[in-house]
Amino acid sequence: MSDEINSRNTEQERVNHVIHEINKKEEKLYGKSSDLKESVVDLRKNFWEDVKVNLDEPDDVIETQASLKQQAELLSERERFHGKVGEELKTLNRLKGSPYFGRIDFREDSEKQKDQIYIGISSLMDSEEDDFLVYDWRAPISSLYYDYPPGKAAYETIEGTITGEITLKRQFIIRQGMIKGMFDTGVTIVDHLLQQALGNNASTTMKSIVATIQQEQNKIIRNEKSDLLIVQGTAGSGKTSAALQRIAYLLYRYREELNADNVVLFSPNPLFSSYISNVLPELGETNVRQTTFLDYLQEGIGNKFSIESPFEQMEYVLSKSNHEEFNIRMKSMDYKSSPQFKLLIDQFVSHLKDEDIQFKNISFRKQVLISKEQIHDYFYSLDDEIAIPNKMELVSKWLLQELQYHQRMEKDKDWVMEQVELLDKEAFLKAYYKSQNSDEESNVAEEEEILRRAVVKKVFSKMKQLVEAFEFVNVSATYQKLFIDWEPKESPEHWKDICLLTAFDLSRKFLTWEDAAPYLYFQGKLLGAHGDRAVRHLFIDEAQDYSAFQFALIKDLFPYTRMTLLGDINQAIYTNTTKENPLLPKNQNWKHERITLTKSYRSTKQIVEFTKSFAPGQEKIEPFERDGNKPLLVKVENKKSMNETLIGELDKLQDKGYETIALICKTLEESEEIFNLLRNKVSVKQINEETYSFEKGIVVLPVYLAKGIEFDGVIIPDASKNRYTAESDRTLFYTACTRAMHELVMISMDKACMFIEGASPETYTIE
Ligand SMILES: Nc1ncnc2c1ncn2[C@@H]1O[C@H](COP(=O)(O)OP(=O)(O)OP(=O)(O)O)[C@@H](O)[C@H]1O
Repeated sequence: MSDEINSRNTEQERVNHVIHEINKKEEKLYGKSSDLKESVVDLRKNFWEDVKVNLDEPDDVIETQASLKQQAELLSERERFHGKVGEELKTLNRLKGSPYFGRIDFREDSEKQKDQIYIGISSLMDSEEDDFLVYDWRAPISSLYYDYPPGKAAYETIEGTITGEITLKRQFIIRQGMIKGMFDTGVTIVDHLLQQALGNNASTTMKSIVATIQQEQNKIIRNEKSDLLIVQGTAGSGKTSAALQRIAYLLYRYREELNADNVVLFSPNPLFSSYISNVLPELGETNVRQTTFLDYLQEGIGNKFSIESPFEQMEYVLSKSNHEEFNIRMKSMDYKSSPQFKLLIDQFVSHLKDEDIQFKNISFRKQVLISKEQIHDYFYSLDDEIAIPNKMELVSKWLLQELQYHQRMEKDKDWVMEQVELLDKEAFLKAYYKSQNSDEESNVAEEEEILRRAVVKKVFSKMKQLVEAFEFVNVSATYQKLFIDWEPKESPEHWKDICLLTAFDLSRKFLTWEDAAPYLYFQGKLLGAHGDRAVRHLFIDEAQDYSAFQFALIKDLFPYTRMTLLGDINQAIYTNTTKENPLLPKNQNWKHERITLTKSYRSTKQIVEFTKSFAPGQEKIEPFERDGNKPLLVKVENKKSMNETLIGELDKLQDKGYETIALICKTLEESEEIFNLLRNKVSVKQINEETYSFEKGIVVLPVYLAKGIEFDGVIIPDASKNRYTAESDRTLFYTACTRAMHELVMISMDKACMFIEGASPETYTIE
């Protein structure tokens, strides 16, 4: 028997042994779990029997409460324990089919013997709980596997650096308990597992990459020191993957103090959120709080406005250049994305210390109880030294006292007894019992008095809540003042026109995307910013799409939060985001650590060579060695043959066995056209802003919704010069092309766009 077969047999025996251990553990846990389940069911069933309920005397009530509490605690402890056992069972189940993917033999410098370290998605001890059969990929020692080829190696532990030598590095593909592939890595590393993983068809949800994390990516994943980690990575270099594995790593490393609620991830759109939602559960972790920046702003601003989404803004930029106000809107976008606008707002806020804050009347039953003028006067009578949000606190306190007075005054009015049905049964009972004196007449009077008090209290409590939430401040009208009456010391360029446009939008309760972050910032200056203190780690994916203003706001909102920004400046498709973007090395005002990823894993070498030749920036881009066809440009004469070609190319890609095929358009308008053209001819789905997940098959979508996602085959249905007309379309076209894993087809009528024309002719085929 050859050595190879011999060692494969030995490894298979070990796999069998590990699976046997897993089965044993599972059996034990099942026993425990069903005992616990029974006890939980029993406890629930007999809950009231075991509680001594007696409400006769106040002491009895207290005793009953204590007994209830004790019973509930017991139940929730059992339930928690049952849940924990359930989690352990799930982990064992995950390990069962494929217990590990890697092995290293490591000899510490201070030891004679080498240890065999098997690495999988979770750790597993032997039945005596003495030795690790499998090490979690996040354990300190596992970093050896990702960071070094065989030879001298080191890893960090809490006690310090451990040095030694890796004598063997082995990769496994294990499916249903059987070794399907086994590769030893020599000094020249050929990552067989990675080759295999990347050659597969794309899937509709992202997969974890723990078996094949690359050294550079590992630096991002295990980075513990930086408060601000900036990752500039080329398209398909694994930024999102690294971000998700980093979250899983942090949740493991700091499991005592960090939980999923302390981590927030800003993602580009809801489709992307669902695309990545499987990764953390696949790694045995709970999903963290995922939101888009739009939703985050919306939550802070409330429903006073209809807020434009970044996609609507982009559609506007791409397709409304014939609008009368287009040029001014572009200027407005430009200015409002800059930190200069933040300074202007600060200037305006200083002015508001003296005058111009707008308030709302506090009215009740169509009568003004406290007028906005009274509130205004009270606010401006307060000491100048007090900051505006603190003054608002004082105003709120004063208003609550005033409301208390009005509450008392209202109590005896006629309307009160008409509203008595608002009260619940409990309030009636309370009124009845409390009013039980000796004679009947005074009983009735007292009961009414109690009910009256209860009604006004209830009605006023809503108003009080609004006052506590500073609803007496008219933030939107005050923001409007910035654009209507106020004169800045030095007016920015085109200020008058910007003001007219903004005031018009605000008056129709419409907040443009460029105004959304400034508005929340402004609101914070008036009412106090309530950043989320519970957030310990913030991840911003597609960070190239945030303006300088938006970054500044995020910094203000999360002053003590560690941040990881990931993006690719080549894919900056929104206007005004690149000027001061922290992803650019020249814009580094903040203390940070920067990691650059240059290798592109998603696309074949041929696609990367092509897209690289018109990539907008100067960043280095290296392809991963995976071969495929060169991108194809099909030139057609007219619209009719363009449509026929599109259907023909779709057929060809499907015949090749590709499962996810995207027709990526420049705008939503174009994608609607293409969808209508195809809907009766082929099975196709359209993706829009409201799409939350997608299935295998053919999809048509605008490029900005394809961000972060990938497909087996991509067709650009119209790559003509007339579609991608300007230099500003370069990032859009680059982003669209880099979504392809295996095949890229572009169709053009007349001349192809300048990006294709400018690419080296040997990087693509023309048909
Ligand atoms: N180490 C790895 N092992 C296996 N697959 C990897 C690895 N790194 C990246 N990939 C794969 O490459 C593809 C691109 O990864 P990912 O989406 O994380 O890149 P990205 O940098 O966020 O891309 P983009 O900026 O273009 O959206 C995915 O299919 C991912 O699974």
